[in-house]
Amino acid sequence: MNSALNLVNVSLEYPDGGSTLKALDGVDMAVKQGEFLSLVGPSGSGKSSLLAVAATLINPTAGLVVIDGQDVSALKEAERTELRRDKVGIIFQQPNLLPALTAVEQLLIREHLRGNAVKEARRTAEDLLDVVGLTAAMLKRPHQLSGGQRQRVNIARALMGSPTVLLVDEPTAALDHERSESIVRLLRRVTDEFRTATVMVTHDTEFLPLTDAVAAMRDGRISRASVPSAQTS
Ligand SMILES: Nc1ncnc2c1ncn2[C@@H]1O[C@H](COP(=O)(O)OP(=O)(O)OP(=O)(O)O)[C@@H](O)[C@H]1O
Repeated sequence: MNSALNLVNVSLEYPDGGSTLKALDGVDMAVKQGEFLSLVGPSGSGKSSLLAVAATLINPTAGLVVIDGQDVSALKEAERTELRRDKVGIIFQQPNLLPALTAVEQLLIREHLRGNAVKEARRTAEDLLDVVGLTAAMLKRPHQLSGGQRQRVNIARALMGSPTVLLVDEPTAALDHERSESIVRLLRRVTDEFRTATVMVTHDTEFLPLTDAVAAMRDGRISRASVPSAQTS
């Protein structure tokens, strides 16, 4: 297993009245460093469940989740939290930025909470905001940023811990076409630059050619499909 993220025969069941609902049904998925995988499928097919399991936020009912060679199921709760913090970057649809903080401060919350020295981290944060094209907006607060800029802060924040795995849930859902495309192009670039294993849930099929591979979900099962046309990064 030389993939950064490996799901092996993963199933996830939710209680559903007297019976159970199988949100994931024997899912196998492997994503290498520097690979950008898009995950598509109809509503209710299991995409968010898969991201939550890959993010170690939910334990699968069966199967293995392996991140950077570590079998997550073998870890205690505290170790799993640590692994998530060190190896997994999560980008949700809504940036969830704190209204009172500037862009650069959004990236430093964790350091503040952990009582770490912020000076070094601040340099990293500024570099990352530069990578996502927000050099001029570092001291702005969320209400002074556009939706696309807020999503860029969200992406930079997810990269703060140098994650191995980057999990992205519909990053363009709240954006217009032009901004959506630039966000997916940015995710392509950071995947290349930071060598993350990136999984992006998306409904925007037109951006699939910017990714390396497409996985399609249906009724909790997954299949790899080919990318619609040549890669254009
Ligand atoms: N916490 C939960 N408890 C019970 N059932 C759940 C829970 N979360 C999801 N489900 C069910 O699991 C199945 C998969 O849901 P999931 O949210 O993973 O799908 P999805 O593909 O992400 O859908 P969407 O595109 O609408 O976000 C659905 O049938 C859903 O109703």
